[in-house]
Amino acid sequence: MTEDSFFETLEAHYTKQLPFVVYSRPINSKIKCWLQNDTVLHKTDSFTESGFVFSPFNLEDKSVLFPKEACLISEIEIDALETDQIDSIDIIEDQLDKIQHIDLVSKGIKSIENGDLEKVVLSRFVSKSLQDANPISIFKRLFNRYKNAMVYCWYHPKVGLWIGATPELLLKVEGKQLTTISLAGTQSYRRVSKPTWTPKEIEEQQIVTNYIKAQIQPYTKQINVSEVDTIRAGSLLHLKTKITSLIKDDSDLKSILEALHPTPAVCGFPKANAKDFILEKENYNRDFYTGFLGELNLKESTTRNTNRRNVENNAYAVVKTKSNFYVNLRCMQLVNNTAQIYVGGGITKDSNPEKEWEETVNKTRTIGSVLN
Ligand SMILES: C=C(O[C@@H]1C=C(C(=O)O)C=C[C@H]1O)C(=O)O
Repeated sequence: MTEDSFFETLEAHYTKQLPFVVYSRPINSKIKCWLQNDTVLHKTDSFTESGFVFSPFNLEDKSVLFPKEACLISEIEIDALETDQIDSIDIIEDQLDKIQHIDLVSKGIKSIENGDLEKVVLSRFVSKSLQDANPISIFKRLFNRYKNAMVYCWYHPKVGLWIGATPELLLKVEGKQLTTISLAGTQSYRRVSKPTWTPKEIEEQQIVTNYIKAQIQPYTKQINVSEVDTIRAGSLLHLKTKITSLIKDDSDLKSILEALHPTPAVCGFPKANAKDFILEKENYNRDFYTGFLGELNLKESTTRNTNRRNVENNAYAVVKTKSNFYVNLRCMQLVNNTAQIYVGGGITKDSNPEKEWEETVNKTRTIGSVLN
């Protein structure tokens, strides 16, 4: 399939207001598209089906599923897409938003000082009216700009339209192999080879790593934790640790998802207290922001040869069930011609409310830089 026919089919599908997702996973040049052939709103809370999942922050609300059998799936491989040049303008921050966010962060710090919490991730949204509100054009610009991210555009007429470029893997399952990452701590990218991190950032990321290890422990064995590394996500840097393990035979995906999500990277620690604080104090509904999205239980077969000299007799196919979910960050919802951009940051006892505000401003640039 050519780039033109791939995107023409997608545009035609969107014009008919039918559900779709178009996405590219990190570090590859493949773009996949799922077109659901009717407007039925399928939901799941068992995570046993095969399809594409779009899950909210609050898993008490069900996840939206594009079932594999209801979709036409196509794929192209390409390094860069043709896009129109745009003059992206900086998002002008509202002073009232600033006062409110600083107040929210201050309340979070107080709760931590009182001993109710160790970490809480607090967020807000910014509205920006757009001149060019074509979601597929925005997706193309994001794809060209963010190679280390899961870049996506997701639409269902009964739910809405979401676009994002997230650097954060929630989990990947290949057969019995589970991979997850702990991502937290943020600073601007300044072209230095060895950036330094403050104790506040090191601590907030360590909270995430410890949590992930403890949460997957009952369901997996042989847990491996990498060294802490710095990764770049557009104009930002984060601390990252990779965690791998093997899923026990009697464990299922739903239990692992519920154990992990929402991690302290997007919610806080302890989880229940942090979630209550967010639902009560943030003053808006996160909806799908800090939820997760991705491929659910896709069967992939690879052919292996046990003996190179006798290929025909020894070739056998290994079928593996694969899932991969990304945390819905650096994202926005498109409502009519307005982008609602969602941004947040982790608060610990050492947080400075003014700096936390600036961190959210910096995070709006990931999406903001491809809007006009
Ligand atoms: C909550 C967000 O990002 C999360 C919070 C981070 C932090 O507090 O430093 C870093 C990466 C993400 O885990 C967001 O981008 O909105």
